Amino acid sequence: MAPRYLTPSANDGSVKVLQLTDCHLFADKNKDLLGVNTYKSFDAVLNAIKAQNFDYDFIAFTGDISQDYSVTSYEHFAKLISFLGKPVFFLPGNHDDGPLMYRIFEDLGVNIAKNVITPSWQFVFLNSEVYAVPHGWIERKQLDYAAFCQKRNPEQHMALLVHHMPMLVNSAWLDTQTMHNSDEFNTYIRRLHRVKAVITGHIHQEFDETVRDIRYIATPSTSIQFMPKSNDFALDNLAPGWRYLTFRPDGSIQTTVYRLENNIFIPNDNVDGY
Ligand SMILES: Nc1ncnc2c1ncn2[C@@H]1O[C@@H]2COP(=O)(O)O[C@H]2[C@H]1O
Repeated sequence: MAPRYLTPSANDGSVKVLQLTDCHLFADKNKDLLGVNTYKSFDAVLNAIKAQNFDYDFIAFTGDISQDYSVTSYEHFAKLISFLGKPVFFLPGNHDDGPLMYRIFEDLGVNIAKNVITPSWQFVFLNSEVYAVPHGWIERKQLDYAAFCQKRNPEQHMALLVHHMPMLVNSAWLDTQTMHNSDEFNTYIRRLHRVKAVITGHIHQEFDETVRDIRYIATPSTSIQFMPKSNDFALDNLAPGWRYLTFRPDGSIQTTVYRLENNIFIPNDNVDGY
């Protein structure tokens, strides 16, 4: 798949990215996930982002676009996100049908390139999906693809984007469904030397930790939120959110999470999963 070369708009060469994740759309716009209408919450997030009027070069969507694997859910996604008028790149999550997405998204205006290259940074979109199970696994060929991208453009800092967090987040139930071969992932990417960040979805909460000079970042879902550090499945009443990241030419990253104000997307009480 051809890479996508992109010239950032900032004068200082910084690359600005909007990260969105885990919108869990259904074919039926009226359906909800544990009490939250995911179509409406995603639409509300997109409207709030538009109202902020911040500058960014592209949108990175880190998986779980669909909750029902349907073509219609992907059509809803493409239509809704086109409202922002920016290039969109994605990777599949555990609730997605990866092959279907790569087949239909280009015609729907969503980029299927897995490598976005700018003069100072490059972004590699990796697939950790194991079809229809919650945990992740990174195939060796995905890692080799990251190495190939680095070889093709060895000067750029690298950010890897992948659905599953390759580290534990101190939440027993979620920690059973991380990337199951995260040791292999982390060992491999450390050897690449250029990787500065791993950006994920899946954990439906804000997360930002640095281990051995690599920053591991996750972002709230645009739908339901998981309670941080909970041993058992538990939802949080925090609002749907999104994240802006600025990747500076010196290799540093500045980032901020935002959430909807006056949240009306409150999940049901006492649910024990989905
Ligand atoms: N009670 C539960 N215990 C363990 N896993 C769950 C539970 N409820 C849902 N899940 C799965 O855990 C996943 C976490 O994030 P996802 O949005 O990928 O989708 C969720 C479900 O597939």
